Amino acid sequence: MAKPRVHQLAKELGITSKEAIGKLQELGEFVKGPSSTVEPPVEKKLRSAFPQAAGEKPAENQAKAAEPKGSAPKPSGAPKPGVAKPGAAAPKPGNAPKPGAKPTAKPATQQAETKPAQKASGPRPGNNPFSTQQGMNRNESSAPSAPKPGAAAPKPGAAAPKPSGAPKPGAKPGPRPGNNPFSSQQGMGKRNERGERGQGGPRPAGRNQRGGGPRPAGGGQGGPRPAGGNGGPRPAGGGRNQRPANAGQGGPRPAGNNAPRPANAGGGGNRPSPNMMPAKMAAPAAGAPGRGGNAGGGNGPRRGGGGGFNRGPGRGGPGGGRGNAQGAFGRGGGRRGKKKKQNRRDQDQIQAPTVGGVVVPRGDGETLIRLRRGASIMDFAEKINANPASLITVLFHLGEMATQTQSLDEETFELLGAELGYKVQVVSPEDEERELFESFDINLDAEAEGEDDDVLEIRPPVVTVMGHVDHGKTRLLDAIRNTNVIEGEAGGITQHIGAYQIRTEVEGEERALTFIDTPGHEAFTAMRARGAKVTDIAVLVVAADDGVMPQTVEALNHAKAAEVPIVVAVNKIDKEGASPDKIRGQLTEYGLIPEEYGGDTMFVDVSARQGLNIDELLEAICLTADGALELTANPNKEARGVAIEANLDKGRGAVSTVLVQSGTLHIGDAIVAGVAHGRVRAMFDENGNAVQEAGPSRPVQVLGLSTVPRAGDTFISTEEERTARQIAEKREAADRNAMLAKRRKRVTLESFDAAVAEGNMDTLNLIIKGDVSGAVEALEESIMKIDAGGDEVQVRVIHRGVGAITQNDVNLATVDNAVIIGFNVRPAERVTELADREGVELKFYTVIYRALEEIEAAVKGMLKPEYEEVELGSAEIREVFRSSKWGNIAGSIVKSGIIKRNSKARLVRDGNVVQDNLTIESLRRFKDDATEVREGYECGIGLGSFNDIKDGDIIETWELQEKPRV
Ligand SMILES: Nc1nc2c(ncn2[C@@H]2O[C@H](COP(=O)(O)OP(=O)(O)OP(=O)(O)O)[C@@H](O)[C@H]2O)c(=O)[nH]1
Repeated sequence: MAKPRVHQLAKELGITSKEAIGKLQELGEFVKGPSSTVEPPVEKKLRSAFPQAAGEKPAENQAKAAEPKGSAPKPSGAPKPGVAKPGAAAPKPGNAPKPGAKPTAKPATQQAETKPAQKASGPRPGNNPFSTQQGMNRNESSAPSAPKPGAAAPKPGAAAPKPSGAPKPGAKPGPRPGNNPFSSQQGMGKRNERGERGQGGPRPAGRNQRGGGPRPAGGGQGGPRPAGGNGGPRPAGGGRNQRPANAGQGGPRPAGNNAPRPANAGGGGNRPSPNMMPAKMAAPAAGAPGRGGNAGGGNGPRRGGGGGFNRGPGRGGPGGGRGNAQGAFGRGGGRRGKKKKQNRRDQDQIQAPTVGGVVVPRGDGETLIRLRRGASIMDFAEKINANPASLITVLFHLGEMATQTQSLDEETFELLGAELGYKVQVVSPEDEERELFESFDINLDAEAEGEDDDVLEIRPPVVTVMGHVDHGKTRLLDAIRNTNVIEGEAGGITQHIGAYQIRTEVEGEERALTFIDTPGHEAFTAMRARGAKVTDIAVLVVAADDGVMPQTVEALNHAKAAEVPIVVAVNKIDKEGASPDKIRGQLTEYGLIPEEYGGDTMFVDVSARQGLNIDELLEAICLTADGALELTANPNKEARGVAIEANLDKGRGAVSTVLVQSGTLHIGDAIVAGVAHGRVRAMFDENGNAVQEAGPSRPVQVLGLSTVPRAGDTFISTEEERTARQIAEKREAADRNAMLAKRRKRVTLESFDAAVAEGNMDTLNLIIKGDVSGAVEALEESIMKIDAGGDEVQVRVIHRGVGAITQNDVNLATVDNAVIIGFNVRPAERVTELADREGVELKFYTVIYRALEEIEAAVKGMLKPEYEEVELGSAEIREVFRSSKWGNIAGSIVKSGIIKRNSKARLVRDGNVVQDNLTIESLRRFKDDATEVREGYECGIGLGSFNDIKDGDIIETWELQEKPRV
């Protein structure tokens, strides 16, 4: 289901995006910008905050209907509290305010009063029909005394019960606490302790009285308190009572109490213990004056009786509540000494409740949690020392389903982290690698930094040959190798091992050069995609009789993107019609200016077939390396490098070619390459000769690894074989998880401005593919003219070409985080799939100005997605099941399409829409939860708090989908 975006919601609600963002921030939800998507619970929260929106009307009515008779009159001017998602309100324990909410500064104002109420009834917890069971039941049984929270909250004066009206001391704590099945632990724990310490003492009494009186909801006090001194947030009733059993016992309770209670109860319970609670979390509490007041009032008296029971409450009452308990009575109450529970409470002190009512240790909003790509809930739980099951519950309330071991994408972790007060950082493969090594006390960066000229020695350049098909790459590589063999490499039989090293004489000095024997930029970029930087210099082969072709340009762009210097080999000069000068001219257009024309690119005319000018080419490579690069490495340490290729040999096991980049590899060394590990049993060079050791830039074939590494996997040798094995095992586990993880979405035209705003990006990389070169050029030219309105943002076309979008384009986009623009072209086979998997955005246009418009808008941060409503399916209600737990469930049969959980729905009766803007909040097939049910199948549908359903009604579902642009 497409999640709504902020601007879209704002439109629906008749407000500006800015207002919506502001409101969300007030509500403790952080959104990046108008085009950010919001999760269903957040959406509800926003809707609740703007009750005037059409979609909320029915709910409002409902709220009114449910209002308890005894409740005080509503403050006239105040926003209607009940409107705040009333359905979810009173009965559900879920009413508890979200802990993550920001503290509301203004305590006594209506605004403040209202907000908490809304929060309290926030959709999230309530969303889950399954978590609320007890709470629900309870409420039902004590229905009359359970007014809507929303209604209660805003009423200041009326709400706060006077001490006199307080419940009898002996009376059991009302249903209130019980309302919140989750509240008990924390609330109770703390409160009790404090109570015993007498902290609450002095304050309460006075407070309560005051609170009960004219003050705004007594909450006045509770409300404003940020982190809630003593548990401001906590409902008086607090903890224990959460148990359903208590629910019905509210009888004796003073009316005052009752009125506001329900919401409070839940809310309070859920709230974190004051000490631990970050200010942010306290907010809701504080903000909930109405509730607080009430609770407080109620507590005052109550604790008297229930002392022990509610010890907690004393403190917990948001305003008055706190004082009462211990304050008035001077002690915590009777039920002490339950050591076990006490211990548990102690334990709970370090935790705070959260959405969904589970207890999870929380961060302070800044606490950084780093996770590897592909991490699961288990990993997250391990990092924050939480119970994975609790995290699943939280996630569920945020609208996401996951199992403990399922890998989650970055977005989901961020959502979860934001909810719990953590900043989640999903680390890149390079960071990951670094961290992995660090966990074994290996720090390659520090190692490299610590090497100065004393230990560094010149190493040979590593060269990759690239170029268009049939321009002679393979032939040239052969020619180069043969040059060397001819010069007498021990007469060995040259074999292909993925890379080879040759020696040549440059300016009277013997120099070694290493060539990667897999020509083409595909392998080059595939390795780069794994984070391997193998190539120092690229040789671009262009056939002099053919000229610059699409893959020439592609290769050139790939090399440029990797910032690798290029030497051009103009090949086939022996052929008739060869025109090396033409090639020079052509490549000038792509920024490769020959030295003889005043540029800095060396061009060498060669004939691979005839072996012409090969030495000159080798010399040019060496000179370019000398001029542009400082190629040094420390040979006197354990080897580090990259796996170039590998295969499984029947007789010899895993045979891998590795390129040593620094250090020296010896026979017998323990090494790990990707997920392969072992000891080097034997090593061979490209001529099949056994070698004892291999230094920097030396490719060797290695025997002895447990399995085959992939091309581009880094390898290191370790002191102990055990370390190598453990590193391999960790990588394997991470790989497994990463495979399962949803791929991270890379940059898109729409997300670019957000990425810029976050400081993550300042350049929009584009790859342009078009049907004719004229169009591509025109588009590129116009793109380059886009005025981004400042220096901070720029557009860079990293590759352009004619023809279909290929896998190579996607690979390049993956590495350089680019968006691919297709002009009158479509992707080649399986390319869309690859792009999807890699999160690369493909945009297609048929009109140039449209493409320009969008790119410009992206750069200027103005591109807004357009959405349309798309029908998903419809179901006919065959039977209505009334469930005390979950409200009415529509036993239905899917008539068309598909019914998806969490999708939007409308109820149609006799052809008229009875209610729009509903959500499929629960969906079941028999007894099992289902995420979707298809045509022809029966299912049970729960529409959340909306219960007005009848046999024969039709439930139509829809979702908003982004409109493709043309
Ligand atoms: N006349 C002439 N022909 C050459 C020369 N170099 C390569 N060829 C021929 O061009 C054809 C393609 O050469 P390859 O080396 O296979 O080209 P490639 O770029 O490796 O081709 P792919 O592997 O398909 O990408 C072969 O028939 C070669 O014999 C040369 O210098 N002169």
